[in-house]
Amino acid sequence: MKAIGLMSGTSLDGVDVALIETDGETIEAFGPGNDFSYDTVEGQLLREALASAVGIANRADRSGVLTVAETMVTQKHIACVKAFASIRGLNLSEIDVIGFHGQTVVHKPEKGLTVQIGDGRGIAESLGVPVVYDFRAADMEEGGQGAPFAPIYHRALALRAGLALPAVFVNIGGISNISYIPEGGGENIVAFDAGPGNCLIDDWTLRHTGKPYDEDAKLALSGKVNGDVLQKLLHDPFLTQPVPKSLDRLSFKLKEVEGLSPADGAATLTAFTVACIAASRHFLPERAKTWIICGGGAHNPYIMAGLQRVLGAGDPAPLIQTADEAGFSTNFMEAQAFAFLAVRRLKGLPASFPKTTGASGPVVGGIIAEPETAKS
Ligand SMILES: Nc1ncnc2c1ncn2[C@@H]1O[C@H](COP(=O)(O)OP(=O)(O)OP(=O)(O)O)[C@@H](O)[C@H]1O
Ligand SMILES: CC(=O)N[C@H]1[C@@H]2OC[C@@H](O2)[C@@H](O)[C@@H]1O[C@H](C)C(=O)O
Repeated sequence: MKAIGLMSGTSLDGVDVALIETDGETIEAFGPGNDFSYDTVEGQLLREALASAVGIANRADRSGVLTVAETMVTQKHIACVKAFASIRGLNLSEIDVIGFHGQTVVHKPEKGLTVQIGDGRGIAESLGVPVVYDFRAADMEEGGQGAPFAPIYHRALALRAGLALPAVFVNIGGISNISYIPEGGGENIVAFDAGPGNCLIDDWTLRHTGKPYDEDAKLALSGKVNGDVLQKLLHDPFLTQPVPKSLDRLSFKLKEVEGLSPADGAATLTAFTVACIAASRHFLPERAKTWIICGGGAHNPYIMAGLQRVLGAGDPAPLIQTADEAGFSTNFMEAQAFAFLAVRRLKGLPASFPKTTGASGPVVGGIIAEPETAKS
């Protein structure tokens, strides 16, 4: 099947659109990908939506700016798919399904609450293509964390490429998440969120420079890590909590770095991101032979150098590559994952498993919206 995946992640930077061909178990072909940034007004609305969602207890609650933000997210995704089809010369009638993640505005697994805003049914009607959406809720109903969901796709990538196993995929978006693919490539994948990825670095950089992120780690590379502050950050109880586990965009705060210079704060927060990924090794059954790094953090030279240093030790040294270097996609892997998951949903195949989210059994997640009339 030809499937489009749409991801609007915790970095709040934009919508990733990617096409793959898949039967939901193996990947037949990788298609193109494009990213479409949120403009300043849209980005600010999403930040306000996160603030509006902090106190909600019910997933249908659209308090504060949530209704306006949801309409913006829906319209933005429709426009992104149309632009993608136009840029790539695709006719949407060729597309079998769209996997629409939506924008997470609140994620509280301890309360069984996860909310991704965006109208999947409206997108299906507008584009004339079946849409699978609201992937995470069913997993939570089965006692799972509702995240991460990319691991079953990471496994398909590892098997397709014949990676030396065990292999670990690290997605460094707003939050970092880990997928461990065991030797033999069975379904016994171990997965969890590792800690903040870029979210704290982005918040700090925005506050001190007005820019949305620390491009090429220029600010961090001009500063020094404050060891005491880093130790305090590493005492966060999340880091020793057993797996599977998952995070909200607002789980970690800048409190510990307040008072540092902009450069030292950026260096310390970037070192913290690296240290959280390094600490995640304690939860893995065996030492990995391969590490694949994806998501925007793979473009951060400070993070990549740190990961090479801490993960690359030992004899034989593991192979540490960005997803692009491994022949995958650093920027579009998560959007591809939701295309893959949409096809799995159509086929009744599970998206999450007891060891990836803590659900009581494999869970088939996502709601299918069929358009009333297919458009050409
Ligand atoms: N050249 C670069 N230098 C430093 N950081 C970068 C660079 N390019 C991207 N990033 C970081 O990557 C982030 C975007 O990452 P990505 O698109 O993977 O996030 P996301 O999909 O929103 O997150 P998630 O996987 O948590 O849902 C940016 O906010 C920025 O912090
Ligand atoms: C609730 C939610 O949106 N979680 C995201 C977030 O962003 C990264 C990390 O936290 C991961 O758990 C998840 O996204 C990826 C794509 C996933 O589900 O695999």
